[in-house]
Amino acid sequence: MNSAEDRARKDEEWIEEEGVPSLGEPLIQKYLDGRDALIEQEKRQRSDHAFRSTLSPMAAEASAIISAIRFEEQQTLWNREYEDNLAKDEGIDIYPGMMFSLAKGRMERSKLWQIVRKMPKGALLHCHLGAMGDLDLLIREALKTEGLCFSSDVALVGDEAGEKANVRFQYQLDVKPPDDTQPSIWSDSYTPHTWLPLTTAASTCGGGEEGFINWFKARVTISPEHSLQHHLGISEIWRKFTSCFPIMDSLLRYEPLYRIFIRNVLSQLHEDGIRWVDIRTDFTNPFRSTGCTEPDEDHEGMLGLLEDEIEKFNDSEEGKGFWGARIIWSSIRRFDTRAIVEDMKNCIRMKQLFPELICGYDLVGQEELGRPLADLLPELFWFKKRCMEEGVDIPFFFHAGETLGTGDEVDENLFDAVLLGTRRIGHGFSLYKHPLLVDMVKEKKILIESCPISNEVLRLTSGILSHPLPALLARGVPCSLCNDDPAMLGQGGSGMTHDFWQALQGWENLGLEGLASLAENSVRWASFEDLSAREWQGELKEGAYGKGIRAKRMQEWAAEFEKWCGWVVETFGPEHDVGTLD
Ligand SMILES: O=c1[nH]cnc2c1ncn2[C@@H]1O[C@H](CO)[C@@H](O)[C@H]1O
Repeated sequence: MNSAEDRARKDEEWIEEEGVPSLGEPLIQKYLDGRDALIEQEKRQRSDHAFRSTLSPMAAEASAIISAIRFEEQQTLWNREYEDNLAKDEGIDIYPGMMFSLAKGRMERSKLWQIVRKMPKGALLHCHLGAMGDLDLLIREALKTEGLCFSSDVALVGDEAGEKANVRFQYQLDVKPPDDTQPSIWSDSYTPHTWLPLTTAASTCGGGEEGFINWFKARVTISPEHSLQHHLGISEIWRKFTSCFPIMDSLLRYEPLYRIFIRNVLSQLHEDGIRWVDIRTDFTNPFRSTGCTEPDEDHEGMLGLLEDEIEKFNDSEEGKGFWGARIIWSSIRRFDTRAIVEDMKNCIRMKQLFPELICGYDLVGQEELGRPLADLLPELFWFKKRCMEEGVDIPFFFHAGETLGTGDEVDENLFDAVLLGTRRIGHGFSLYKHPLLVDMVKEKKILIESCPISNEVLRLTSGILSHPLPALLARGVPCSLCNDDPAMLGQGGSGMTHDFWQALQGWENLGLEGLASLAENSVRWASFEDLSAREWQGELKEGAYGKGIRAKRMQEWAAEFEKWCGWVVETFGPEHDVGTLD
């Protein structure tokens, strides 16, 4: 007998002599039984409990396979001892649940990615229109768009100007055709605010047109390096984030590009397994119709186009199976009373003209720097009164609690959102700190639109592992997963696969059941049609058993989910013997 075995045997004898019980002894077994029962009891409080308890055999099998794949990839793809290429190449450690921007490339190569990509994700309930779409495609289309021009408030010379200048795109009818004597926007002789043909600005950029495209993308996205600098705080990253919107809007709010953009967003959503979207957009930046230098005077043209493009997509071959899209009208929360009330008036007017398109109202922008809901009470009460007078009902879908604040006026936005009757809460990041509100949110059936990657990139949390959503799920709060600003924050495009993937890989007790329950919630809480507060509550309660469009779509989602589970079992079952899993 070698010495190690000898020592182990001696240790065993010694342990027995000392009277330390073995795990198998009745006393410890009894403890373990009680422990298991306690864990089970807690699980019954989870918001996905009902979904878990009614899982079909096919879904249960798919879930077991997915758990096996997840575990296998934790041991291989996400294990630095097993595969330390990344650690070697980039000098960083790898582990399951690592920060999004560091994990992204590897995540997209995983088997779990292929699976989640195809998952029916229901509805996307929280996203901002100007921060979606394929940036490469959009800028290339812009370069082909006749009359599109480009300007800057300073010459684009040096890093500081390149990164911070207020640059804009705009259609211009009478801009001089390019000639060699015109000073380049990339030289000191450029006169600020002069419009140049976009193609000229692009071709004169260092690196030519491709160089320009890369520069543009850097101006409207948060880079991985930037998002990782958590020590610089929230306002610092929001300054960069906020600067992306006017640039993007100036590009997108021109009819020919707007049409391409809307089609592109819808197509990317559908391809990602998303069937419906409630989109937030603000109406601050001007919109121009084809061939017009002057902006539209109101929002009728822009909303008409939006409705038209949604309808066209729904009727197209590509859009087969897509349910549609509606708009949550969003005002900028830092604006003064006059600007907000003007915007509210526009919202009401447009609701009358486009009743099927507009489904709600919200206030957007960094919560810390904008006005708290309590400060906006006069405007909000005015809005409700005016809506009543005008015979329209525009429910609230407020952002609230997208903050690290505890007990300050920003954190307290959650109280007002609940008291003002919001149907869902955008983010609700700080909600877990409010036990009373947690109970009220459950009681009132308010869904939390959670955006884990956005929260990480905008520095509320350093990663999926420290995100508060699991705390809400455990407390029985209804939630859905959303992507917020996917083209700007790093996910790229419009889809939700990254957010779904991170939740699945990051949280041990979510599993396919939990993930699917989040998707099902998104269908249950989507704004398919106008409903009074009573009807809304009634439909939420009835879910898939109701009679309306919501019930029908919940059933459709369930059927699509079952089919997808069948695909998972068929495609990945043979490689993963789940018979050994408990
Ligand atoms: O996560 C978010 N929280 C609050 N506001 C946001 C978020 N993402 C984008 N916007 C805001 O939406 C407007 C465009 O409609 C922009 O002003 C942007 O600041």
